[in-house]
Amino acid sequence: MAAAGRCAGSGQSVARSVAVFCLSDFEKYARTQLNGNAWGYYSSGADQELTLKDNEEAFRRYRLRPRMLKDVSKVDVKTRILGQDVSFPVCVGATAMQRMAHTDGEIATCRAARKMETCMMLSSWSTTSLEEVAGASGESGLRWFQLYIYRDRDLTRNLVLRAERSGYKAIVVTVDAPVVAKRLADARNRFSLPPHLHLANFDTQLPQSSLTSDSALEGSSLERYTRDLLDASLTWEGIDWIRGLTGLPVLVKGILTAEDAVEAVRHGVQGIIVSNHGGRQLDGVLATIDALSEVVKAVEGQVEVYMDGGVRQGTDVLKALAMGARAVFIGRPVLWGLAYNGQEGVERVLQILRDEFKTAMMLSGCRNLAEIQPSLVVHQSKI
Ligand SMILES: Cc1cc2nc3c(=O)[nH]c(=O)nc-3n(C[C@H](O)[C@H](O)[C@H](O)COP(=O)(O)O)c2cc1C
Ligand SMILES: CCCCCCC(=O)C(=O)O
Repeated sequence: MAAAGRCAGSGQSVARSVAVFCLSDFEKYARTQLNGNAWGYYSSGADQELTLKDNEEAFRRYRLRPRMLKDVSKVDVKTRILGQDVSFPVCVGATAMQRMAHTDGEIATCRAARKMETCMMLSSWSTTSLEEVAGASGESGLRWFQLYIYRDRDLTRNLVLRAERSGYKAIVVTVDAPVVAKRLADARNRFSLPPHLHLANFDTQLPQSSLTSDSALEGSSLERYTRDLLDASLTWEGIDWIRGLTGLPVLVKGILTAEDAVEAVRHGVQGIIVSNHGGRQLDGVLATIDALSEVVKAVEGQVEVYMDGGVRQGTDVLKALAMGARAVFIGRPVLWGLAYNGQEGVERVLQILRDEFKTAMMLSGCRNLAEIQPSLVVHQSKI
């Protein structure tokens, strides 16, 4: 497949023949297309980016223990998440401001997710309104809504009710971001959303970057906006409050410890997403694949556990499922797919992961997801 799309991050139309075979090919291509503001925002992590790097590296520290001669002529990669069918266990994670990657942004992503019969989690900070995304993905498109809890509880309630009315099937509350971490690329770029785009679910907008001499000290527009509007005083009471507002399942995203997993179950969530926000919040936390086992063990099967962070190939998906994840979510690769070629680019990213995952299952002797067991992986420290 060749790239041919209009890339909003650069403002240029591109029509190029660049072949892509794996997810890092998309990343390399996206880097050539996006401007510094968008590339910096999408690709970077917090502080020294220790966790950002470790999310990918940690997968390599787990090795596979495949079984042979299992008749893998028929392999089924389908699964169900919160009772809904998906055609393979890779879903689209919440990433803000997708129209910087491609003019079609979240519309392209939701159509790709629908075509590939998987779930899309829409960010609260989408550059297309949650209603427009619902309209574009239609009834058959499985969508979850990611929620940031604002100080303004009326505004937050309204978002939840809008998502419910628009056919989203779950509310995912992000709990690892009481404040935005220090993101050097955004500070250096004085990150701001290009003026032709806006946070489409809200009236209040990110401030435009100011070119005064003290703006670098203030950091990016993201820091200023979140400091003023998000609720840093949030506790588990906030989760109880959200559960009281909606009949939809409520999940928490950003859990990394057994202690918090137990709290989450106690507060009645229906799912947990083991996540460190793609290394964009507290730098130095565990890679998510390293945190997964303790969370899975702590919840004792009471709720579904998902993970995201650093998933870049089919064997990563296999390892995460072997360690107890119900499915995985991908963040940045979707943005690279958008920059490559809008909807088709995102579809291709998902197809590549699905095909790599299926091949990895066959080579491991697994015919369906139930056959992917913990004994399939071993940590290199135990070899
Ligand atoms: C550019 C970008 C924007 C993001 N925006 C959100 C967001 O709005 N809400 C949220 O809960 N997580 C957000 N995340 C975190 C992702 O949902 C996810 O946890 C992370 O990207 C997974 O790691 P990966 O990029 O290595 O796949 C964002 C991540 C990126 C890279
Ligand atoms: C308090 C964190 C707000 C960041 C919003 C978008 C996002 O999640 C990200 O950039 O990462």
